[in-house]
Amino acid sequence: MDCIGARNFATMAVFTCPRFNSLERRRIIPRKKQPFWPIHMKVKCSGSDSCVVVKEDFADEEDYIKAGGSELVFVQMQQNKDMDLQSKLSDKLRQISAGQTILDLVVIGCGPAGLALAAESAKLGLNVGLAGPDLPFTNNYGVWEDEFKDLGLQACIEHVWRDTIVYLDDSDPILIGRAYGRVSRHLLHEELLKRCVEAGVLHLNSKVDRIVESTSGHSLVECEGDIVIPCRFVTVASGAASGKFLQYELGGPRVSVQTAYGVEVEVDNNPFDPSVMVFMDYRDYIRHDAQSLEAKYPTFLYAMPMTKTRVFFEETCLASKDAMPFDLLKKKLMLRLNTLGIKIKKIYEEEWSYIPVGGSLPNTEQKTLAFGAAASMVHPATGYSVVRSLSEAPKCASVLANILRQNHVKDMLISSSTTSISTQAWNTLWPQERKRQRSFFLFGLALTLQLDIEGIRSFFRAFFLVPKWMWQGFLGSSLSSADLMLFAFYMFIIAPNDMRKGLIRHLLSDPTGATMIRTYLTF
Ligand SMILES: CC(C)=CCC/C(C)=C/C=C/C(C)=C/C=C/C(C)=C/C=C/C=C(C)/C=C/C=C(C)/C=C/C=C(\C)CCC=C(C)C
Repeated sequence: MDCIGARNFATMAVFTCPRFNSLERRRIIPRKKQPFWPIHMKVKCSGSDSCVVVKEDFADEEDYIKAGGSELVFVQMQQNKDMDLQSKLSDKLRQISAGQTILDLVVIGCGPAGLALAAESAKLGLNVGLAGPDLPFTNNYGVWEDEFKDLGLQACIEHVWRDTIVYLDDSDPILIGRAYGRVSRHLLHEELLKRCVEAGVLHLNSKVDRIVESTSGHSLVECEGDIVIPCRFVTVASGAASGKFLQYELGGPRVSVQTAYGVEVEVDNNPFDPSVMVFMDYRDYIRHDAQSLEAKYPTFLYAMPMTKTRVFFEETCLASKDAMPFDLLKKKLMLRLNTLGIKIKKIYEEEWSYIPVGGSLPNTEQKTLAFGAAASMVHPATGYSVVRSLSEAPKCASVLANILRQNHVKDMLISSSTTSISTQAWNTLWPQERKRQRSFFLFGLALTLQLDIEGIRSFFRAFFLVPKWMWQGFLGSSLSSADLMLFAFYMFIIAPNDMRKGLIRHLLSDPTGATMIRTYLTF
């Protein structure tokens, strides 16, 4: 192998990333010649959690960049690792850099879905690279406490409410009898990073431009700055806006949008009990003044009272065909708080949330795989996704690991076999059973889109009256397609007459009804 690195440079590059206590190495890549370039380095560890990498024997880095080479910042994630693990990782990195081994999997995207999938895949022994800018998580995630506990992530919940409440109108509120938690986005980020570090995931802190296929059957992930990463398999987990890397099925339902505007504030006169989380509050707040607004965009209040005086309020539009303008959401929230007599004394933070829901599935014939929101894993009828991505990561990783092991003719994959690898992976991610469930959720989404505020109230009254395991399963995407049919019949039986008529009309006239029936009949 042509060892350009050894003959050219004498430079030393030491970068430590304080946030992850990780280590960054600079490398120069001659793009045309060899994406993974041999690196000559010494690793000096001055304790279990800090390391220094020194590149030696190199001549002129600047000249090399001018001559068409570029700069790669490769992060070997590292947090309080023991020396043994450290040296194993360094060996692995050295082999990859020397072109003696190729990455099995590159995951694009450093959000919860990407980090979880990368960590789980590396745990199973795959050589995993994670590509994408590493940014802090920005969303405030809310979760059912039991679901997050089951994922072993209870320590990332910063606040738990022993119960959850739904207000539909001024009559009796519905106490749900399920604890709800607010996830600390910082703790979740740290925990997922830790899992990546312990599993030996390598991180490339660079924006990905495109994915191309090499003639040898490998995928080439082209990143900003002329960096190219060859790998056996690529999975895109960079959120709903991953369209440039993926193709989606044509002719699917239109994407709708869930929008929300939230503020965490210090207040006077908070009427909400700090031990109960307000999941949905659809009560009237401006009475007759804004009928037209309510008719066009029914919204609800989602409130997390942290203490008697500190509360996170979020005005949420569950779904609309066109995104509800944020200034309108903000205006509605302020009017609502005003009507409730709540006085804001201080604003800690504001949040604008825009979540595409529904839409088409990715085209499962494509070679590149997707995960998380990029793979349409957002629940179409609720907008929730983080628990599903985190809970499906181990399964998806184990499928990838099995498939790659079975097809393991390392570095000699031919295009056809890689295509069949991705077909197998796609079939696991979106088997017909999952497609049936999704068709039901899309039918439900289309149904809620056309309800006015009164329709929404009686719809959710019926929804929370079905047996607990059913509505919990519906929200957590854990009901089978047969269970979903049972749930539909249950709702039908509970529903008042006018809602029953509406359900049947929707089933017979809305295109999502026909699609659902067709999908249910496909085996
Ligand atoms: C930041 C972030 C991440 C976020 C923020 C935002 C927020 C705050 C959000 C929130 C959300 C929420 C709360 C949500 C919730 C949701 C829900 C609850 C939902 C639900 C839904 C439901 C549904 C859709 C249902 C459906 C049902 C159906 C479809 C039924 C049907 C039935 C039928 C058809 C009948 C049949 C019968 C015969 C034929 C006889």
